[in-house]
Amino acid sequence: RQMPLSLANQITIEKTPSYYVTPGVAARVYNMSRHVKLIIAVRDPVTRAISDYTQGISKQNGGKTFEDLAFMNVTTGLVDTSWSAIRIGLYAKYLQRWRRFFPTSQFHIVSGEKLISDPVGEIAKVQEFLGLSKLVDDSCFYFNETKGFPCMRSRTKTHCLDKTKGRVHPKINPISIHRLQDFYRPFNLKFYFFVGQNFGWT
Ligand SMILES: Nc1ncnc2c1ncn2[C@@H]1O[C@H](COP(=O)(O)OS(=O)(=O)O)[C@@H](OP(=O)(O)O)[C@H]1O
Repeated sequence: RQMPLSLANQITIEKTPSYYVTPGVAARVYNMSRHVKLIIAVRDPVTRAISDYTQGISKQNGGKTFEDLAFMNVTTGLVDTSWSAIRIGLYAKYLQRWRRFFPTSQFHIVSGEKLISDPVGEIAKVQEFLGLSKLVDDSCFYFNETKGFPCMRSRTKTHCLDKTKGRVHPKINPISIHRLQDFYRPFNLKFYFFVGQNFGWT
Protein backbone atom coordinates (compact mmCIF):
# COMPACT_ATOMS: atom_id res chain seq x y z
CA ARG A 1 0.00 0.00 0.00
CA GLN A 2 1.48 3.32 -0.99
CA MET A 3 -1.11 5.89 0.08
CA PRO A 4 -1.19 6.47 3.84
CA LEU A 5 -4.55 6.36 5.58
CA SER A 6 -6.01 9.76 6.48
CA LEU A 7 -7.99 10.65 9.57
CA ALA A 8 -11.22 12.65 9.20
CA ASN A 9 -9.42 15.92 9.94
CA GLN A 10 -6.54 15.23 7.55
CA ILE A 11 -6.07 15.41 3.82
CA THR A 12 -3.62 13.28 1.89
CA ILE A 13 -1.86 14.78 -1.10
CA GLU A 14 -0.08 12.81 -3.78
CA LYS A 15 1.81 14.41 -6.67
CA THR A 16 3.13 12.77 -9.81
CA PRO A 17 3.65 14.79 -13.01
CA SER A 18 2.90 11.85 -15.33
CA TYR A 19 -0.60 11.21 -13.93
CA TYR A 20 -2.09 13.94 -16.07
CA VAL A 21 -0.95 12.49 -19.39
CA THR A 22 -0.86 8.74 -18.74
CA PRO A 23 -3.74 6.75 -20.31
CA GLY A 24 -5.85 4.88 -17.77
CA VAL A 25 -4.88 6.97 -14.75
CA ALA A 26 -8.08 9.05 -14.65
CA ALA A 27 -10.14 5.83 -14.53
CA ARG A 28 -7.92 4.33 -11.81
CA VAL A 29 -8.14 7.48 -9.69
CA TYR A 30 -11.91 7.55 -10.19
CA ASN A 31 -12.17 3.94 -9.05
CA MET A 32 -10.12 4.77 -5.95
CA SER A 33 -12.29 7.80 -5.06
CA ARG A 34 -14.68 9.67 -7.28
CA HIS A 35 -14.70 12.57 -4.79
CA VAL A 36 -10.98 13.23 -5.02
CA LYS A 37 -9.88 16.83 -5.63
CA LEU A 38 -7.54 17.31 -8.55
CA ILE A 39 -4.92 20.06 -8.78
CA ILE A 40 -3.20 20.60 -12.11
CA ALA A 41 -0.17 22.90 -12.27
CA VAL A 42 0.51 24.29 -15.74
CA ARG A 43 2.86 26.79 -17.33
CA ASP A 44 3.31 28.16 -20.85
CA PRO A 45 3.72 24.93 -22.88
CA VAL A 46 6.65 26.40 -24.83
CA THR A 47 8.55 27.12 -21.60
CA ARG A 48 7.44 23.71 -20.33
CA ALA A 49 8.97 22.00 -23.38
CA ILE A 50 12.26 23.89 -22.94
CA SER A 51 12.26 23.04 -19.24
CA ASP A 52 11.67 19.37 -20.07
CA TYR A 53 14.56 19.47 -22.59
CA THR A 54 16.79 21.17 -19.98
CA GLN A 55 16.00 18.42 -17.51
CA GLY A 56 16.81 15.88 -20.25
CA ILE A 57 20.22 17.43 -20.99
CA SER A 58 21.39 16.55 -17.51
CA LYS A 59 20.37 12.93 -18.11
CA GLN A 60 20.65 12.19 -21.83
CA ASN A 61 19.63 13.88 -25.04
CA GLY A 62 21.85 12.10 -27.54
CA GLY A 63 23.63 15.38 -28.34
CA LYS A 64 20.48 16.67 -30.06
CA THR A 65 19.48 20.33 -29.94
CA PHE A 66 16.03 21.43 -28.80
CA GLU A 67 15.11 22.16 -32.43
CA ASP A 68 16.29 18.70 -33.59
CA LEU A 69 13.72 17.20 -31.26
CA ALA A 70 10.90 19.75 -31.45
CA PHE A 71 10.57 19.85 -35.25
CA MET A 72 10.15 17.04 -37.75
CA ASN A 73 11.71 19.38 -40.27
CA VAL A 74 13.51 22.51 -39.07
CA THR A 75 13.11 24.22 -42.47
CA THR A 76 9.34 23.85 -42.67
CA GLY A 77 8.91 24.13 -38.89
CA LEU A 78 6.60 21.11 -38.73
CA VAL A 79 6.24 20.38 -35.00
CA ASP A 80 7.02 16.86 -33.82
CA THR A 81 4.19 15.90 -31.47
CA SER A 82 5.68 12.45 -30.99
CA TRP A 83 8.28 14.06 -28.70
CA SER A 84 6.84 13.92 -25.18
CA ALA A 85 8.16 17.38 -24.25
CA ILE A 86 5.92 18.80 -27.00
CA ARG A 87 2.98 16.44 -26.54
CA ILE A 88 2.57 17.04 -22.80
CA GLY A 89 1.93 20.75 -23.45
CA LEU A 90 -1.35 19.90 -25.25
CA TYR A 91 -3.16 20.45 -21.95
CA ALA A 92 -6.69 20.62 -23.43
CA LYS A 93 -6.35 17.17 -24.96
CA TYR A 94 -5.51 15.55 -21.61
CA LEU A 95 -8.11 17.54 -19.70
CA GLN A 96 -10.81 16.11 -21.97
CA ARG A 97 -9.79 12.65 -20.83
CA TRP A 98 -10.07 13.60 -17.14
CA ARG A 99 -13.38 15.38 -17.64
CA ARG A 100 -14.98 12.15 -18.76
CA PHE A 101 -14.67 11.04 -15.12
CA PHE A 102 -14.72 14.17 -12.95
CA PRO A 103 -16.90 17.33 -12.92
CA THR A 104 -15.34 20.79 -13.34
CA SER A 105 -15.84 21.57 -9.64
CA GLN A 106 -13.27 18.91 -8.70
CA PHE A 107 -10.45 20.53 -10.67
CA HIS A 108 -8.25 23.41 -9.64
CA ILE A 109 -5.65 24.79 -12.02
CA VAL A 110 -2.49 26.38 -10.65
CA SER A 111 -0.57 28.81 -12.83
CA GLY A 112 3.16 28.03 -12.73
CA GLU A 113 3.87 31.64 -13.69
CA LYS A 114 1.76 33.06 -10.84
CA LEU A 115 3.30 30.59 -8.42
CA ILE A 116 6.53 32.50 -9.02
CA SER A 117 5.19 36.07 -9.35
CA ASP A 118 2.53 35.84 -6.61
CA PRO A 119 3.03 32.66 -4.56
CA VAL A 120 0.80 33.84 -1.70
CA GLY A 121 -2.14 34.63 -4.02
CA GLU A 122 -1.78 31.37 -5.92
CA ILE A 123 -1.48 29.26 -2.76
CA ALA A 124 -4.48 31.12 -1.24
CA LYS A 125 -6.62 29.82 -4.11
CA VAL A 126 -5.38 26.27 -3.47
CA GLN A 127 -6.21 26.56 0.23
CA GLU A 128 -9.69 27.76 -0.64
CA PHE A 129 -10.20 24.92 -3.11
CA LEU A 130 -9.13 22.39 -0.47
CA GLY A 131 -11.31 24.04 2.18
CA LEU A 132 -8.35 24.89 4.37
CA SER A 133 -7.99 27.95 6.54
CA LYS A 134 -5.55 30.49 5.12
CA LEU A 135 -2.29 29.71 6.85
CA VAL A 136 0.05 30.89 4.12
CA ASP A 137 0.73 34.63 3.96
CA ASP A 138 3.53 37.02 2.89
CA SER A 139 5.63 36.08 5.90
CA CYS A 140 5.96 32.53 4.50
CA PHE A 141 7.92 33.55 1.39
CA TYR A 142 10.98 35.53 0.45
CA PHE A 143 12.44 36.00 -3.02
CA ASN A 144 15.83 34.37 -3.54
CA GLU A 145 17.64 36.48 -6.17
CA THR A 146 20.28 33.81 -6.87
CA LYS A 147 17.70 31.10 -7.47
CA GLY A 148 15.25 33.48 -9.19
CA PHE A 149 12.36 31.88 -7.31
CA PRO A 150 10.39 32.49 -4.14
CA CYS A 151 11.54 30.30 -1.26
CA MET A 152 9.59 29.27 1.82
CA ARG A 153 10.33 30.47 5.32
CA SER A 154 9.02 29.16 8.61
CA ARG A 155 9.96 30.17 12.15
CA THR A 156 12.70 27.56 12.24
CA LYS A 157 13.94 27.04 8.67
CA THR A 158 13.93 28.12 5.02
CA HIS A 159 13.35 25.97 1.95
CA CYS A 160 14.15 26.73 -1.71
CA LEU A 161 13.63 24.59 -4.84
CA ASP A 162 16.44 22.05 -4.97
CA LYS A 163 19.08 22.04 -7.69
CA THR A 164 17.10 19.80 -10.05
CA LYS A 165 14.43 22.55 -10.33
CA GLY A 166 14.75 26.13 -11.49
CA ARG A 167 17.60 25.33 -13.86
CA VAL A 168 18.80 27.97 -16.33
CA HIS A 169 17.23 27.18 -19.71
CA PRO A 170 19.33 27.20 -22.92
CA LYS A 171 18.75 30.10 -25.29
CA ILE A 172 16.39 28.99 -28.08
CA ASN A 173 16.16 30.74 -31.46
CA PRO A 174 13.22 33.23 -31.33
CA ILE A 175 11.95 31.89 -34.69
CA SER A 176 11.56 28.44 -33.15
CA ILE A 177 9.83 29.96 -30.12
CA HIS A 178 7.35 31.79 -32.38
CA ARG A 179 6.64 28.63 -34.35
CA LEU A 180 5.87 26.74 -31.17
CA GLN A 181 3.71 29.58 -29.84
CA ASP A 182 1.73 29.49 -33.09
CA PHE A 183 1.43 25.73 -32.81
CA TYR A 184 0.16 25.77 -29.22
CA ARG A 185 -2.16 28.82 -29.52
CA PRO A 186 -5.37 26.96 -30.54
CA PHE A 187 -4.79 24.29 -27.89
CA ASN A 188 -4.13 26.97 -25.25
CA LEU A 189 -7.35 28.80 -26.18
CA LYS A 190 -9.29 25.57 -25.88
CA PHE A 191 -7.73 24.94 -22.47
CA TYR A 192 -8.60 28.50 -21.29
CA PHE A 193 -12.17 27.87 -22.43
CA PHE A 194 -12.41 24.52 -20.61
CA VAL A 195 -11.11 25.88 -17.31
CA GLY A 196 -12.59 29.40 -17.59
CA GLN A 197 -9.23 31.03 -17.01
CA ASN A 198 -6.88 32.90 -19.34
CA PHE A 199 -3.25 32.16 -18.49
CA GLY A 200 -1.93 34.84 -20.87
CA TRP A 201 0.49 32.59 -22.73
CA THR A 202 1.62 34.24 -25.97
N1 LIG B 1 7.04 26.03 -6.26
C1 LIG B 1 7.28 26.22 -7.56
N2 LIG B 1 7.00 27.40 -8.13
C2 LIG B 1 7.24 27.59 -9.44
N3 LIG B 1 7.78 26.67 -10.26
C3 LIG B 1 8.07 25.49 -9.72
C4 LIG B 1 7.83 25.19 -8.37
N4 LIG B 1 8.22 23.93 -8.14
C5 LIG B 1 8.69 23.45 -9.30
N5 LIG B 1 8.59 24.39 -10.25
C6 LIG B 1 9.03 24.29 -11.64
O1 LIG B 1 8.57 23.08 -12.19
C7 LIG B 1 9.59 22.50 -12.99
C8 LIG B 1 9.79 21.08 -12.56
O2 LIG B 1 8.58 20.45 -12.60
P1 LIG B 1 8.23 19.33 -11.59
O3 LIG B 1 8.39 19.85 -10.20
O4 LIG B 1 6.93 18.76 -12.00
O5 LIG B 1 9.42 18.36 -11.89
S1 LIG B 1 9.50 16.85 -11.78
O6 LIG B 1 8.92 16.33 -13.02
O7 LIG B 1 8.79 16.42 -10.59
O8 LIG B 1 10.92 16.60 -11.70
C9 LIG B 1 10.86 23.30 -12.79
O9 LIG B 1 11.07 24.02 -13.97
P2 LIG B 1 12.47 24.68 -14.39
O10 LIG B 1 12.50 26.01 -13.70
O11 LIG B 1 12.35 24.83 -15.85
O12 LIG B 1 13.56 23.75 -13.96
C10 LIG B 1 10.53 24.20 -11.63
O13 LIG B 1 11.05 25.47 -11.72
